[in-house]
Amino acid sequence: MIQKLVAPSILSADFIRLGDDIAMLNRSQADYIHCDVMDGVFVPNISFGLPVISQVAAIAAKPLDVHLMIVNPDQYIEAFQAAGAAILTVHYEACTHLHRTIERIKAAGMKASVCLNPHTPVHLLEDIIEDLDMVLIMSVNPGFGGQRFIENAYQKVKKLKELILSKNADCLIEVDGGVNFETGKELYEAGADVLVSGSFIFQSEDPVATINHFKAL
Ligand SMILES: O=C(CO)[C@H](O)[C@H](O)COP(=O)(O)O
Repeated sequence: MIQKLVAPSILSADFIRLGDDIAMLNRSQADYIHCDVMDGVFVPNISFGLPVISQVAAIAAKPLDVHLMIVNPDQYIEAFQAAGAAILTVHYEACTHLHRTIERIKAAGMKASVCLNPHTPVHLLEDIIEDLDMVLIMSVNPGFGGQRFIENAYQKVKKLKELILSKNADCLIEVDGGVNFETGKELYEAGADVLVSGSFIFQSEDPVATINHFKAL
């Protein structure tokens, strides 16, 4: 069943008025608030970290969907739970012992999710898919908002959907990067459950209407 969930990325929010933007997301039909944590090592950009996440959590009426673009994510699992993350995504490429990392995220009380960079094939998740609550397919190279959508994401979503169905796994598919109404519609049709969108939502004239329209694609 297609769920058509939407997770606006606050990477494109107005950080001077972040509280107003969170209030706007609370009023909208957004399902999650997507928080991109970047360390300047795993990706060539630095965004925000634990203090911002905990302040956002204090006023957010939606679950925080935290995407860690950092090396050594294991070091911070419990800290992100304490800060208010409901879903924690780690990168496949950043985890040496992925199974252990996933178990620790769940033991800390969060939903566990793994992200694949554009070059990382879906089949690498074959032996762990049943343990995952969500897989995040990157449709841009991570690090920056406002980049152009990489078309191979459609095929990856379809392959991932097949893998999930073949294992009867209870796992959502999320896609992040260059998502607008056009790419979003095609992604939902390919099998995506959750769309992350940053610049398209926050640069639109009416972000609440834009978010709500995703649900009607
Ligand atoms: O993870 C990210 C970048 O690494 C962002 O969430 C993503 O790129 C969304 O931004 P946009 O919708 O503007 O492409």
